[in-house]
Amino acid sequence: MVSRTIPVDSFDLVLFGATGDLAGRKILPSLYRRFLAGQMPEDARVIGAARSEMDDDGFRDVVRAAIEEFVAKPMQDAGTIDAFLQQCSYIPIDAKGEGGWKELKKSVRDDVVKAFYFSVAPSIFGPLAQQLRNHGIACENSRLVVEKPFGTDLETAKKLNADLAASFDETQIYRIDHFLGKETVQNLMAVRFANVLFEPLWNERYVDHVQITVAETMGVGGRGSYYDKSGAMRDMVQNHLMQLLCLTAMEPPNQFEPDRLRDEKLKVIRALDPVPLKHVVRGQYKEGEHPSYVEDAENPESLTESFIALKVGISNWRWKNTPFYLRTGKRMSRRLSEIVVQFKEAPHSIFEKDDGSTANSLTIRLQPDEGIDLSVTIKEPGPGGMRLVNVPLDMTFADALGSEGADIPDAYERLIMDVIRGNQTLFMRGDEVEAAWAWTDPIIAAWEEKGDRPLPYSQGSTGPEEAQMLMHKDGRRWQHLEG
Ligand SMILES: NC(=O)C1=CN([C@@H]2O[C@H](COP(=O)(O)OP(=O)(O)OC[C@H]3O[C@@H](n4cnc5c(N)ncnc54)[C@H](OP(=O)(O)O)[C@@H]3O)[C@@H](O)[C@H]2O)C=CC1
Ligand SMILES: O=C1O[C@H](COP(=O)(O)O)[C@@H](O)[C@H](O)[C@H]1O
Repeated sequence: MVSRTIPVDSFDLVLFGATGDLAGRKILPSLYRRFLAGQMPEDARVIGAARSEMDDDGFRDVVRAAIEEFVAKPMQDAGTIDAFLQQCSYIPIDAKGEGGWKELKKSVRDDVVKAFYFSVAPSIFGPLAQQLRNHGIACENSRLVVEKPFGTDLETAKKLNADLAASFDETQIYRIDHFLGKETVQNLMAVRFANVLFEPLWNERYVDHVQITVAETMGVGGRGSYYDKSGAMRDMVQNHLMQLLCLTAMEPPNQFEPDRLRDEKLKVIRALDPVPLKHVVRGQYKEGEHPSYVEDAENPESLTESFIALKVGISNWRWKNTPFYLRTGKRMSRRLSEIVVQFKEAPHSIFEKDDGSTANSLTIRLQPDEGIDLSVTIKEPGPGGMRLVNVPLDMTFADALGSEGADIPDAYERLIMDVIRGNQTLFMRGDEVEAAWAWTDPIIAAWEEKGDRPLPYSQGSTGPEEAQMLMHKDGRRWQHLEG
């Protein structure tokens, strides 16, 4: 069940796009779960907004349906749901129209935290921000939450930043990357910076390479029209995998403070080497148990990748000779998100060569089974001589921390509460997003110029064989997904 938590300050959260898919699947259920956990004050309010005409009760039906579908059954307490719904209301508003703004201005209070969540298409971020400013609804202590994708390239990201900057200060803007809200991602920082054990080894002298895998079993069916214009590079690498890479590679900030942390991430992104096409493998899932990618995307000519693997270099003192291998894909063999820091072999072995490997690795598992796993080399028990084996020192949070470790809030729960608390640490800054696009754009431009076709791969596999070759050529291999 949900552990009790100290309530945040009272707030009015205006959710634009309240009738949409993301609001129903993630945002409203997360707010309910925080309410259940006692973190949402009794006078806090959720004000839904979208073009659809409905009254408060109509919206409460929408919220109830979302809770019933997307919140685990044991958390669905009838009395608690009713109490939560009493804190929800609705105003029909078209971002580009005039109706509804006066009602909204009357509804939001000036003496509590005001947060405006844009769970809408990015093309209406600018108009919405302007309306809030023009109608005097947003003020200096208001916060603005924007969803991904934050642009589709550097130019569009700059335009979005400029549109928002015309009405809001950077300190008011919370750009969501929900991977940053995942428990293990924050634990990565704790492991690195709260233990003396790892940091001295966390560099090219001791780390052979880093591999980051985000594999999903689902396809793009249902989101095909969005995804086909995006592909794995824009949908996952430019944002989520980039953030994982940054947190793994960055220098220790001198304080755990939003801008100190984001400054360090930005330095990493700016130090990323351009990636030649020979270090990129793109794939597209074939027909199999489910429809093929081109069927899901409803585009028989599609050249969009549903899988990508890249070898990435970082030009700084810490990582000069340590490659980072990234891969992500849909319809893979299993759902697995992890970072593996693969250390080098001991510099000199006193054991026979065929006694086994002595290289340690640290695996940071985001999902499933959130936890951290350090593989260490020991002697195989028994009288058979000095045979070495790698064994895991497994810190699965659910095992190590009992119910506290098993009761991990969804990333959106944490991130929304951080918005209310005014903590930008786990949100991307505008310059960070632009730097990420500045690195991504030339890679995409290179394959588009060449007319590169993604390689077909079987559903339920680990992606195209060439992704294995990317590692094998360097005498390395991907871990864990391969079984
Ligand atoms: N769905 C997902 O899994 C994810 C979505 N995102 C992002 O979140 C955002 C929302 O996505 P999603 O919920 O899937 O989209 P949907 O298309 O399901 O919902 C869009 C919402 O915006 C409202 N809307 C559309 N036009 C206007 C307008 N002119 N004025 C006011 N409201 C409007 C719609 O309601 P109405 O038609 O009644 O106006 C609806 O509530 C997008 O930026 C998306 O990229 C990010 C990560 C994952
Ligand atoms: O942002 C996105 O993330 C999801 C994966 O998120 P997860 O929390 O379920 O791991 C991905 O499926 C989607 O394509 C992408 O837009």
